[in-house]
Amino acid sequence: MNPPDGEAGAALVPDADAALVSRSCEVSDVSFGSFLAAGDRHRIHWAAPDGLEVVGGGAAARLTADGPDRFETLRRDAETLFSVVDHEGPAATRPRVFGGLAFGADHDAAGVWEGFPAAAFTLPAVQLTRVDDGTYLTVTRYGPDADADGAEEALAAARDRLDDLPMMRARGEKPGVVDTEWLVDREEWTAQVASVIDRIRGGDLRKVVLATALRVDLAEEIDIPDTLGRLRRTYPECYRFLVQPTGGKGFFGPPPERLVRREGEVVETEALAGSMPRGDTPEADAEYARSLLESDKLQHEQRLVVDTICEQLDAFGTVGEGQQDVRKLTNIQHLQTPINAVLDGDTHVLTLVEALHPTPAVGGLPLDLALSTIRETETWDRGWYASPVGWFDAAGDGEFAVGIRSGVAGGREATLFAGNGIVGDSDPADEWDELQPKVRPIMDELEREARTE
Ligand SMILES: C=C(O[C@@H]1C=C(C(=O)O)C=C[C@H]1O)C(=O)O
Repeated sequence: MNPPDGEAGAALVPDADAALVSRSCEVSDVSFGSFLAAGDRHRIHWAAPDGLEVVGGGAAARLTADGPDRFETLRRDAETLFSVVDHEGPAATRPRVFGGLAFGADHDAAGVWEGFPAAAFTLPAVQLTRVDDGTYLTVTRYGPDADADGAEEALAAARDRLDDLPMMRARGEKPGVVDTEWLVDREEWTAQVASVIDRIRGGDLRKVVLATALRVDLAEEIDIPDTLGRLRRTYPECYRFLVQPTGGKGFFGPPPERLVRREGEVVETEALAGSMPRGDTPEADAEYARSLLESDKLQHEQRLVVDTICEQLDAFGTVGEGQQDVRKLTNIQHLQTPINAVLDGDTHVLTLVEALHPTPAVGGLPLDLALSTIRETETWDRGWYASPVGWFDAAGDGEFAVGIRSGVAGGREATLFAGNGIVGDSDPADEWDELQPKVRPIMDELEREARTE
């Protein structure tokens, strides 16, 4: 499905002499899974609970950055990329770049994260967009020679290729799990949690989110588009994303948590922290929800996140805190508080991401001390786990989820991630139990047999 990268005259990196030309047409509803499965490089998938769904293949252009200035580099290169835009099509198909960043700026693109820079966004060469009023095919050309004729020809060719794709993609079998291994197992992780609790009780540290990873050996190769298709059914209330820069591993998952969304002057975010299982009966479920709301420890965790997000947004406009509620997902429930802001000025969504990431829901407080504790304690590489994933456009609007409930997978290997907020009155054994549901969304799509425990 994908045209080769860097087709005649195309510039993959932003270039002051280049133009961005994109053309869209409406298509009858096609299988997004088939489209993704036919691509081999720069595959992206983005689905937001409010209905926007995009799949992309190939890169018309890419923005990458690393080091402490990665946000600055991205904003500068985005300005170059979007300086000349010739787009014809509905607003939903306007040029957007999709991707994200590693958790930390000192990211090492090695091991399972090979091919994942510290920040990478792709302007898809070919894209399908599904919104309430229809499904659209978009082709984008970027480079000194990009022009309307070329884009229109490419659109016609992409439309022909789309006709050859199966309308429905038969659901494959789950790949099956041969073996699993926690990179930091129960004993070691609870010891890490105990030492973090000691640090919190003894000093200035207030909260640290400690994570671990589950390495999974699969019986068959994973089919990520198929897995995402299943997650659409099991976690319809969540985002779904895939970032797959090369033909190698893909980072994907169904995160429930919005980092930030900016549309014009309106900013929406949330604090999501504090977890309880779902109950087997409505009564048991309501009991868990009540204990979420009434737990001093979980309310403390939640309050730290709310206050920090509000303080951080305060610099950009007028901030409002919504009513706290319980967010029920298929296998877990969380305390959630919506937070919104009206911007004073034209603040790019990347600037908001830079200010908010990592929130105390995935980092901790105070941030510097929490990050150094994470670095000293976690013996494995977070890579892109718990990082911002999403999109932004020429206007600086965009939406980002927090890359949790996620995994990085390819071939017969997957690594899934899960973390928990630790505060002074956390209990290490309880925290380990609370961690388990966080790998289940993806794990349930890998295992063939229903669990017996
Ligand atoms: C860190 C994760 O989740 C975060 C931590 C939570 C908690 O500590 O209760 C709840 C929701 C998320 O903000 C994860 O899923 O890996």
